[in-house]
Amino acid sequence: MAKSNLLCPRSAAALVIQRVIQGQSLNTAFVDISQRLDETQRPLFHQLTYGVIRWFFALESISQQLLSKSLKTKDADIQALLLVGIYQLRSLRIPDHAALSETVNASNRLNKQWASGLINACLRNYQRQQETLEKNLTEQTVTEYAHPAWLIEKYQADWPALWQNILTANNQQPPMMLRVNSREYSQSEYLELLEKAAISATAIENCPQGILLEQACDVFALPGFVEGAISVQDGAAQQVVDLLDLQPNQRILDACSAPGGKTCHILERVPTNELIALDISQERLKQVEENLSRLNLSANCLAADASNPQNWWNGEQFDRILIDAPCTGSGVIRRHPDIKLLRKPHDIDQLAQQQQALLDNLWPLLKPDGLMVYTTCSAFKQENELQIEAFLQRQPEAKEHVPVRAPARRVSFGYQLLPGDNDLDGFYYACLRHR
Ligand SMILES: C[S@@+](CC[C@H](N)C(=O)[O-])C[C@H]1O[C@@H](n2cnc3c(N)ncnc32)[C@H](O)[C@@H]1O
Repeated sequence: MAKSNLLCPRSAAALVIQRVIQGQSLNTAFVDISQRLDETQRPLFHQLTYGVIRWFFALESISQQLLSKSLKTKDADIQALLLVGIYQLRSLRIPDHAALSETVNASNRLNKQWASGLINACLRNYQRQQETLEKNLTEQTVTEYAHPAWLIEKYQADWPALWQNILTANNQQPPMMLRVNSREYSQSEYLELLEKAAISATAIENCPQGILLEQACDVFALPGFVEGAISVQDGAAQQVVDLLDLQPNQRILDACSAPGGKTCHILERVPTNELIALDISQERLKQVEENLSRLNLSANCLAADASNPQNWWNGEQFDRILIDAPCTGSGVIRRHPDIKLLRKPHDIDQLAQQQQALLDNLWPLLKPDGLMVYTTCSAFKQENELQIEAFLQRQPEAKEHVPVRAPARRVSFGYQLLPGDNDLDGFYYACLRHR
């Protein structure tokens, strides 16, 4: 890209934030806009975009108090840039004068020189009134915890004693966790490799292949990443493979497999097993294929709707079925803060219907005595324990199976990790045995 077309981290962040407000996913917007940025500036760009989206509901409220009248829709980029400025003054260690002047200059990169005075005045007003503005935030739960009202109400209804912990955990920066490829290294061997590379890390409790990095880093800086020594995966997701009780010579269905984190983990454990990796999205299935190839594993990858087996199933039943279902993601908001802006209340019912269809229509594909594991990265009971309770009522041949080690707190049906538990992602697990 020609140097003149390059953005600065603050103008780039404003463009990403504007797109997320308009409904695009943070990841898609981030990848797209980062092409217009010099590589050295990407860490700050990342910090600004994720930070502003994480604290959007607080920053937006502050900005409304600073602006005498709302900006026009065509100036949504300037509105976003103002949030970038306030976020730096509130939360980052950048000296105030630098944060201020760089943010003001960023309006030029957006070709809106007229806005530099406005940004300058608002940010200086923020500095002057910081104490009052911050105090105002604590008067409403939406601004204090930076979550939309409907989401807060949902957590409150499901977890009346824990919702504040959940909201606080949702606003933390997520740690980077790795899964060591057990075919290449043990957990302790890989920890030694990291130590030699001067990368601080520790083992994750109850995760035989899990490693927690003290600081996030570029995957390519990690020893053996390209050769398949490790994958990036939260410890909560790593617990799924044990629940499947894998044995040699099994036929396994991973019904919602993309991008392939659990598919690859299953095959790392028993590479000779026959595994069908299904996903409804052809595009996302490419990521499964890439991951398999990097880890030198193979599976039968199929783009299909798992809840419609007549279109893809050959009639041969499975020993193990994993349904890592599409869900609200209400357990992984710390990793995907845009969920707070993009999810809508009616999504929950729609997702619950898809989950029910997956459970009901895949159950007949399980062999007698076979095991089905149902997981989500949600913290909502409707997608989790209530979903499984209703399924067990509809399906008398299914019974809950008790795993050797409980992966999380026991709930009425299955097991629930809530955001912040052991510093892991929020996750739900249920094991169902065919009687
Ligand atoms: C939570 S993600 C799966 C993550 C994956 N198991 C992993 O560990 O990397 C859910 C996936 O389900 C897929 N999906 C949604 N509905 C589906 C359906 N009816 N059939 C198959 N895949 C579906 C989505 O495309 C998405 O990739």
